[in-house]
Amino acid sequence: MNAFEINGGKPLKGEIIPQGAKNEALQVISAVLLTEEKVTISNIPDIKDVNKLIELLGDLGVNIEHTSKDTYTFEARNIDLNFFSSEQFKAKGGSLRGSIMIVGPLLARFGKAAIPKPGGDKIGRRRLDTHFLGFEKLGAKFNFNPETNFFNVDASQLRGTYVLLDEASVTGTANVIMAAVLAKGTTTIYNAACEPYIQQLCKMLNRMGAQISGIGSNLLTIEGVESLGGTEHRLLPDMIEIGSFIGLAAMTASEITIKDVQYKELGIIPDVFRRLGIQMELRGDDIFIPSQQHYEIDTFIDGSILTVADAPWPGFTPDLLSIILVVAAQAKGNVMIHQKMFESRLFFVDKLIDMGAQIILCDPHRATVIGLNKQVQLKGIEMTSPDIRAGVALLIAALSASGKSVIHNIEQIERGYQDIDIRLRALGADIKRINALPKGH
Ligand SMILES: CC(=O)N[C@H]1[C@@H](OP(=O)(O)OP(=O)(O)OC[C@H]2O[C@@H](n3ccc(=O)[nH]c3=O)[C@H](O)[C@@H]2O)O[C@H](CO)[C@@H](O)[C@@H]1O
Ligand SMILES: C=C(OP(=O)(O)O)C(=O)O
Repeated sequence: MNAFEINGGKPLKGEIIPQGAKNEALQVISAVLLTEEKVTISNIPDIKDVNKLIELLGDLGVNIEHTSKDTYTFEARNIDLNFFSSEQFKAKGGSLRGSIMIVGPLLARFGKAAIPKPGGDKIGRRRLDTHFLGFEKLGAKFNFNPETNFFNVDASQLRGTYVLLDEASVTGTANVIMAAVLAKGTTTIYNAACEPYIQQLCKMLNRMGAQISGIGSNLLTIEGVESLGGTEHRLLPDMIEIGSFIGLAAMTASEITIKDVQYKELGIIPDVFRRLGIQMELRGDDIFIPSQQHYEIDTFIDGSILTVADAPWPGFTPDLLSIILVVAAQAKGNVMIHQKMFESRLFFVDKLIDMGAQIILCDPHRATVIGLNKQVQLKGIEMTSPDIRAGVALLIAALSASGKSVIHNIEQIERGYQDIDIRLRALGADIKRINALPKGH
């Protein structure tokens, strides 16, 4: 079992280039199933979840060429629909959350699709109602077989209609969009999620010949077309990685430049870090974070304690709340972290408390952080990463802590962060990969 061993407490320095966005990659790679023509996608991160999806498309019959380090060409000319009933599909399709997004395109193009209940982080209930209720409104029938754990969907002809989504689900919106682009007539999707991932997907689909308007809003209008063609697409830098690096710089008092961030696409993210007192400067399209010994959490204008809560875009993404929480542990001041979307994403605070952080977990959704203002250094411990973002938050804590930490279950981290140990070492971090089992195994 791979683990990271970290000797913390050293400031880092240098430049880091964010990888392409994981969650956008999962959407646009699924969208290649909508056409038999070639689609070339660049800036694809070399991470577990994305590689698994690419492998799955290969198994389905998509012709895939890896043309350069971060670029792939996909040609979904011959799709093997029998693959759905194989044991291999059950194992692979269920191993990541993103695989759910092959359903919309397959349904649109071939009139049927199946998917095992998908994986992803264990961070609470993660329902899929939005996806299937959306397909149903477009005229599909679906059933879930609890024995096989498979969802099956079919439709002889999808028909455009008014779809009021059950909730602004990111992957759910992507799936319904991909089903609607080839439906007959006009689809209006209201309560659509509008994260940059979705905006990028819509722009790519329009370049393929789709007719989607309202991009960036929660009301999308889609005029169905007969077929889509090929295109080229480049992924945005991963905004969650960018936020993670801002947090890393502040917590370890490091001077870090994050390169080519596409600042306009980061929405409210930089401002939320600024409210924790973190200084940053936009230099061209790079974010420069100076080494800061201290940073002070803002209050609300009326002087009351700040709350940082997640919300669908353009609100603050839930995927950065674990990072905000860990960074607040060494700020001056207090903050309430409110994780509204996921039920089990804050439990990792136990590990931060063991390291010396002052945090009260009020309930599964809320934690109050009493910043230490770097008067006390966290101390390194042995811990296990419960999910991808908690894993990186613990990694940041370990890099700031005195002494040695060991983080187990780094597969969770590696499903979303490319070569993270190598890239952190380039900034001067003392981190190495070791083979070790968690205590008690
Ligand atoms: C592969 C991928 O792209 N994963 C992302 C995607 O997951 P995913 O698309 O699975 O997440 P959803 O947007 O469906 O929702 C996440 C959770 O939030 C709840 N919910 C959602 C919308 C809403 O308005 N209110 C609400 O409470 C849902 O019930 C669910 O429990 O979006 C999440 C929310 O940004 C991110 O954490 C995941 O990293
Ligand atoms: C929760 C996440 O991913 P997934 O939806 O793939 O589990 C995430 O990227 O933070």
